[in-house]
Amino acid sequence: MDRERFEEHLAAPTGRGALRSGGHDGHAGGALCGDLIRVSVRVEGDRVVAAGFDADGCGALTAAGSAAVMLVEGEHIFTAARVGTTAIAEELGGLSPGKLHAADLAADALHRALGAAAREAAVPVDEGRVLVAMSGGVDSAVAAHLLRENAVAVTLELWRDEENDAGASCCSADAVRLARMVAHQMGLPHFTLDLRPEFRAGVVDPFLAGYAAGETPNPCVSCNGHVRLDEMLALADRLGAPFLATGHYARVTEDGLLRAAADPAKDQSYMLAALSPASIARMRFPLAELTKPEVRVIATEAALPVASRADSQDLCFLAGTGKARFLARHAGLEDKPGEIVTTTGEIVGDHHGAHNFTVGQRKGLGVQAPEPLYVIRTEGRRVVVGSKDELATQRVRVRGARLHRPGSEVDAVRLRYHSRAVPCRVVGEGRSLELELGEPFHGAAPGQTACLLRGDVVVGVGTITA
Ligand SMILES: Nc1ncnc2c1ncn2[C@@H]1O[C@H](COP(=O)(O)OP(=O)(O)OP(=O)(O)O)[C@@H](O)[C@H]1O
Repeated sequence: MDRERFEEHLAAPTGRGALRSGGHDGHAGGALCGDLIRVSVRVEGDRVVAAGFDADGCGALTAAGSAAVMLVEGEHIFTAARVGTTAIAEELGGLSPGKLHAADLAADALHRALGAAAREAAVPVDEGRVLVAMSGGVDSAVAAHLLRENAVAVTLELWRDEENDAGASCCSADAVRLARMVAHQMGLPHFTLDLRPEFRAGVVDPFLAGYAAGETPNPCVSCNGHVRLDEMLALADRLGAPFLATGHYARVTEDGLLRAAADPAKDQSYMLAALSPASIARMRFPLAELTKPEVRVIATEAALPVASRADSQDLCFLAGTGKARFLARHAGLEDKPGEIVTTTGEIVGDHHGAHNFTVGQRKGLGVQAPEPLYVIRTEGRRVVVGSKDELATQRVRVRGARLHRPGSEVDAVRLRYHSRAVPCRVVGEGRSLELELGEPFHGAAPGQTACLLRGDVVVGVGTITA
C-alpha cells in the first residue's frame, strides 16, 4: 500500500461538498456499517461534466470518495462507468482488505449516481454497440464475453427487501456488485439502473394481487415484457446502442419472431413471450445456439469468476424468503385455514391458506388417498382436489391476448414454463380467445401465461383465465 496517494486524498479531498444539487445522487452504506457516502455526477451529452461527494465515516471513505470523483470528472461517461472498486483502490495506492469496503461503498454510490444520470445522457449512436444485461450469473457473463468487442453492460437493481436482502438473487445489491466486477474485468463500462419503483409497481404488486385473487401469476413474463426490457431498451437509446443482449436461451426468426432455443432443456422463449415484435427486433441472444454445458466451458476458458455459479432457481424477489412468508408480509395474505374437499364435496383434509395452492399441484396436500390427488381449483377458502382425469381440460380461455400472426396460424400452446407444447386451435379473435386443445392438458392454472405457437415459433401470448 502506497500511503502517499491515500494521505493526499485525505488531506485535500477532490470534490468534497461539491455538487450538492444539480446532479444525480447515489448513496451507499448505512446504519449497519456506520459508513455513509453520497456521490453526485452531472452528465451532459456523453460526458461527466461535474462530480462531488460527501462522506460520513472513516477516513478511508473520504479518500475513496475523493478518488472516485477524481477518476470520473471531465471523462466520457463510458470511462467513468469503467471505474469500480479496483480503480478506486489503485488510485489510493492500494488498500488493505479492511479498507477495501470503503472503495466498495464509493463505487456503489458512484454507480447509482451514474446509472441515474445515464437515463438522461445522449451518447452518439454506434451501429455496432450492444447493451448487455448482466445479472451477476454465468449466462449473461458469457453473453457479455461473446460481445465484448463493442459492449456496454447494465445491471438492474430490482428489489431490496429490508428484512431479507435477497442476497443470493439476481435482484440484489450483491449481485449488482458481482456483475460490475465481471464487466470491469472484461474492460466494459458498467451501469446500474435502479428500477425498484418500476419493479414494485409493474411486477411485485400485480403478483401479490394475482395471489390475492386466487390466481397463479407469472411475474417473470410481465417483468420481461413490460418492465426490464423496456427500461433497458430506453437506456440503450441513451447510450447510443441500437441493440440489447441478454443471456436468455432463445432464438429469433428471420421474420422477427421469437423461437425456441437450440437447447430445448434451457429454452426460455416462454419467459420472453410478452415481448413485442418491435422489442424483439432490437434483441440479441448470444446463447441462442448453445447448451448450458457449452456456456460453462466458455466461462471457464475465459476465467470468468462466475463460471461455476449456480443457476437461479426461484423468483428473484423470493430468494431466501419463500412464497408463503412473502405473501404474508407484503400482501397481508396471512394463513386462513380452510377445508380440502373432493369434487363431490367430501372433506378430505384441511390447510392453512388457499393461496398456498396452485391448480395442478400434487405435492404438499397432506391428504392420504388411494390414488394421487391434484388441486383442481380453489373456491374462496376451499381447495378442491381430484384425480388426474378430473384435472384434464381441453378448452382453455385466455385474456389479454396479443397475436403477432393470424390466429389460424397457431397450432400449439404452452400453458406452463416447464410443460411441453400441446396441439391447439384458436377460437375467436381479439383480446379474449378460447383455445381448443388437441389433447387433454393437466393443470391449466389461471394467471399463468399461454404462449401461442406455430411449431416452435412464438406467435402470440395471453393469460389463462378461470
Ligand atoms: N438484475 C438483472 N440485471 C440485468 N439483467 C438481468 C437481470 N436479471 C436478469 N437479467 C438478464 O436476463 C437474463 C435471464 O435472466 P434469468 O433470471 O432467467 O437468469 P439466468 O437464466 O439464470 O441467467 P444468468 O445466468 O445470466 O443469471 C440474464 O441472462 C440477463 O441477461
